[in-house]
Amino acid sequence: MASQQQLSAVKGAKVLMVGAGGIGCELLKTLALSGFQDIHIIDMDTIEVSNLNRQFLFRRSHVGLSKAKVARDAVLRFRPNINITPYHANVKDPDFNVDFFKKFNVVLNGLDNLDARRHVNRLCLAADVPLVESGTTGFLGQVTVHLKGKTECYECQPKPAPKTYPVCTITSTPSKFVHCIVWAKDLLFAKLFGDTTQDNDLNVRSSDAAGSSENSKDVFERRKDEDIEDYGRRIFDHVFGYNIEMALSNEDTWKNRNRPRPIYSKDALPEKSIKQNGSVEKNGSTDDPSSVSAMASLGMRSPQDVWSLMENSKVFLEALKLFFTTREKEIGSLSFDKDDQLAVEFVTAAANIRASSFGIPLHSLFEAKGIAGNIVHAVATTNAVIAGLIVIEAIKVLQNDTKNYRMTYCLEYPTKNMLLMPVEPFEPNKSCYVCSETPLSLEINTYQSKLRDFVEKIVKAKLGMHSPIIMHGSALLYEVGDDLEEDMVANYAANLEKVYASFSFI
Ligand SMILES: Nc1ncnc2c1ncn2[C@@H]1O[C@H](COP(=O)(O)OP(=O)(O)OP(=O)(O)O)[C@@H](O)[C@H]1O
Ligand SMILES: [Zn+2]
Repeated sequence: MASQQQLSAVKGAKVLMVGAGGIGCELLKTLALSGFQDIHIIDMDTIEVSNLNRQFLFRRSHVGLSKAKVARDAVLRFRPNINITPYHANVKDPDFNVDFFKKFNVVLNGLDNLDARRHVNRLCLAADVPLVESGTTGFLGQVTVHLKGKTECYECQPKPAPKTYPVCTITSTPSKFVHCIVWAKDLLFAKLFGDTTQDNDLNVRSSDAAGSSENSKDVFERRKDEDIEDYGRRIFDHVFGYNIEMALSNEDTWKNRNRPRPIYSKDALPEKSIKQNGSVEKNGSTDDPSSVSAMASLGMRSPQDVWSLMENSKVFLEALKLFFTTREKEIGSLSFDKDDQLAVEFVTAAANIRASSFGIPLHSLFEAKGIAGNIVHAVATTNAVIAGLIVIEAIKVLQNDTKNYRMTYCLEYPTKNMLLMPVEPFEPNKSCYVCSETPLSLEINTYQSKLRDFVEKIVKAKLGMHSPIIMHGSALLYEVGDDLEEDMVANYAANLEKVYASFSFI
């Protein structure tokens, strides 16, 4: 039972929820049922079919609509007298600035990515508004409370970086299926269908191969009037045949490893089989490009089947062809999306052909999709438990009950008969570069590093700062903003290209 004091704290509170997905839906319901009356929700997404199994405020008829708005309408149906303000927008939009955050008594996160969480953490610190942060992965979950100066901020402890692999493991010496998936998704898929101006480790090999017979044009580019079948086979032979031969020529690499086997399309597939059996035309007339599927046009049904090398090769060529024939407009701007069937088919097939080359066991499309999308299946119950814990902490925050703040971990197996483990929050980390004023030191080669490297790789990528101002003493070297004078913009652009040593003050 809530005390009078708690009820009045809840009633008078203005809260901001960021994210109206798995946790967010549960949270909005629990807030409304706990007596909260002024709730603002930011979510940038629209509802997808795959959300419906757990984001229970949404129905099939809502697919394509704003999550924030539909969530609001759904809750108003059973709590018509409360105020819910939805924003269908990215929390990183400049409209949600420090002044915006200052309006709230507490901010509650139901996000699914580090970048947005870091952003909200920083705004809460700047606005001095308490933050209740949360996350779930399958059966695991946690809720933490962040109050400037009192408890650690979201960034006080370095977060384990998402698993990455050494580049050479991916480009030359894969030993696990996941290495082949990363290669297929981040290198090959990106190279063929993504932004080709981006540097990509496949470049290295593409230029030396092109050198011999062609002018130095990118091997991966489809030539003018090149038949799509020929193009597909050329790419196949290049990445699974030629590139492997090149790798084999470096004997040292293979001293203590199994040598991979080059695979050429003529070995994996009967010559021109696809053309002869004519199966490829079936997909041609579809109106909805997103429903195009290589499996469908090849008559393959089960995503659970592990395909043979020949089947993978067929799917590879068919998927590549379908991208060019039905989704040509997207080529050059695609990025891998686990919900894009054709992309998953292509990546599965490419990863399997590469796995076959390296003697790694092949996997089904279903398994490959899980690995490629980094999917841990969401558990609705965990989200509901976490949402309840967020509200409990929010109420403590509103009552200024600092002593009783807890970080709570939801465990997969009971420990000391408990599934929920409460821990007292930690003090702020004195050397946190986000919430304390500790200087950081960085050593760079001032003759090689450009200001651009520092801004892009360190300040933006590593420290996650979006609009930095870079000064040296009182000299302003770089800043970002909409209201800068033209000559300043030109000046900063020029500075970015300079190496440190060439700045006159050094
Ligand atoms: N920068 C952001 N601004 C606003 N909303 C965001 C931002 N980043 C993530 N979100 C929202 O946070 C929510 C997270 O919800 P959830 O973890 O359930 O993910 P999902 O995208 O709904 O589902 P899944 O990724 O599991 O398919 C999403 O609705 C997403 O739109
Ligand atoms: Zn901190």
